[in-house]
Amino acid sequence: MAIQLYNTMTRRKEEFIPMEPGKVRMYVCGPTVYNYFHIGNARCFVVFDAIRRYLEYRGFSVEYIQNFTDVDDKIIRTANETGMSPLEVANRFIASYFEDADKLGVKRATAHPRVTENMNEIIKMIEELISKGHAYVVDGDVYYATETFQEYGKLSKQSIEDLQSGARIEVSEKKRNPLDFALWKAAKPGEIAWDSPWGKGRPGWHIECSAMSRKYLGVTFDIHAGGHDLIFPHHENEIAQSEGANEAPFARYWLHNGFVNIRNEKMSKSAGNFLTVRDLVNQYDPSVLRFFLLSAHYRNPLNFSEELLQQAEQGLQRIQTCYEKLTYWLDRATADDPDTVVVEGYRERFEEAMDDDFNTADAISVIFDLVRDANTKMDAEHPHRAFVEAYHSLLVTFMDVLGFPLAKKDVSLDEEIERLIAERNEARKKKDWTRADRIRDQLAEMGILLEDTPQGVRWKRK
Ligand SMILES: Nc1ncnc2c1ncn2[C@@H]1O[C@H](COP(=O)(O)OP(=O)(O)OP(=O)(O)O)[C@@H](O)[C@H]1O
Ligand SMILES: [Zn+2]
Repeated sequence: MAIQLYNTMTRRKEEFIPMEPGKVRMYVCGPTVYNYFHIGNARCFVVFDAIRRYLEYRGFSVEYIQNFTDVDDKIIRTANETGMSPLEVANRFIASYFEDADKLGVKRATAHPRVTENMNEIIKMIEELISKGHAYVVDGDVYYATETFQEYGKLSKQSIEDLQSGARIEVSEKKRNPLDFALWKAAKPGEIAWDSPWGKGRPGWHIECSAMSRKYLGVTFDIHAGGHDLIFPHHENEIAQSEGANEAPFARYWLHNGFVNIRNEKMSKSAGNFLTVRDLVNQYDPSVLRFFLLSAHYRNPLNFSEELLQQAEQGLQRIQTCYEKLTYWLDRATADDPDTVVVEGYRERFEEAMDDDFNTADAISVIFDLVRDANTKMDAEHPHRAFVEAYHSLLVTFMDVLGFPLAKKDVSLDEEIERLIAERNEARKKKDWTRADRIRDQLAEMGILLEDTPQGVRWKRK
C-alpha cells in the first residue's frame, strides 16, 4: 500500500508520490537558537525524524534539511543580556541543540544551513522579489507586498480580508498594507548587520526558509514540515516568497505537528510553563522522552504529565525486557519446527499504521501486541529458533524505525551482565560463596535478577 499523508494545504489525506521516484526532498523549520529547547519544541524534531526514518525504511533516500535561525530579535536580546555577541549566543545554543537532539535519537539532517551563512542567497531572493514587483523598499527596510500574491492565505485557508482583521500582525507605518511583512530589516544603531543593496541590515524571519530550501532542495520539493503555529504567518509567507520569486510551485505536501500541552495550555517559553529536555534528561532516560513524544499521532495534541512519562518509561521497559528475553533465547532456542512458528502479520500491521499518515501511536500498539505474544510464547514453552529469530528481528526493526536502537544500546550492557554471571559461576565452582554472593548483589543493584535453572543461570530485569 502507498503512504497516505495529511496535507495541510488540501486538508485531507493524500497518497504520497514524490517528485522523483525513490527520493524524498524534505524541509523542516528549525529552531531559533537562543535557549535550550523544551519538550514541546522537541516534538517537532522527534516526529519528523521518525517520519524520515520510516520513509527510509520504505526505501526512499531522504534529503532532509533543517535550518538554524541564528540571527533574530530574541538572539540579539539574549546577547545584550549576557554580554555575549549574537553569534556566540547562536553557536552556544546550536551546540546544545545537537547535544540534546542526539540524546533524543534525532538523526542529523542532510544539512543544517544557517541564516548567517546564506546571506547571499537571501539577498538575491529579495532582489528577485523586488524586480518582480512583489516587494518594496522603505528607509532601508524591504517588505513583501502581500496583495501582489493572489493566493495569499491559501495554506491557512483565510481570505486577505479575514487576515487583515487578525490580531497577530505587526503594525508599522512603513508598510503599505498591515499584512505585508519584512524581508529585510534596516539595522538599528550598534546592531549586528550585513551589507545589502538597501543598506546595512539583516533578513526578516520568513525569507531564510525560502532561500535555503531553494538552495538545498530546488524550487519545488516534496515535504515541508513544522509546528502547527507555523502555518500562519510563517509558512503562508514562505509560499508567497518562494512562489512569487520562483514562479513555480513550492512544497507539494505540508505537514504540521500538534502542540505539547501542559495543564491544557500550550507549553511555551513566553508562558513560562515549559520543561527543557536538558532538565528532563536528569530524571528520565532520553529514550523515554522520545517514546512519550511518539505515543500520540503527530497531529494530535499531546498532554505532558509525569504520569504519562512514567507510563512511557514502563512501556519502554516492557519492550526492553522482551527484547532481552528474545536475545537470551537466540542462542538457546531449539531447532525449528516450522509448523509451530506463526508470525502473525505484525509487519503488515506496523506498516499499515505508519502508512496511515505516520500513526506512531498505532505502530506502538502493534509493538505491544508483539511483545505480549512473544512473552506468552516464551513463558509457555522452550521456544523454537525460527520463532525467536522472527520476533527478535521484527522487534528490533520496528524499534529502529521509530528511532530506538535496541540492539546497539544494550549489547555492551548485556555483555557486562554475561561477564559477571560467568565470573559468579567461576566463583561458585571454586566454592567462593562470598564472591559469588557479592556478584549477585552487584547484579541486583544493576536491576538484574538471577534465576538458577537446570539449563544454567538465566537473568532478567527487575
Ligand atoms: N508546545 C509546543 N508543542 C509543539 N511544538 C511547539 C510547542 N511550542 C513551540 N513549538 C514549536 O517549536 C518551534 C519553536 O517555537 P518558539 O521558539 O516560538 O517556541 P515557544 O516556546 O512557542 O516560544 P514563545 O512562547 O516564546 O514564542 C516552533 O516550530 C513551534 O511550532
Ligand atoms: Zn521556516
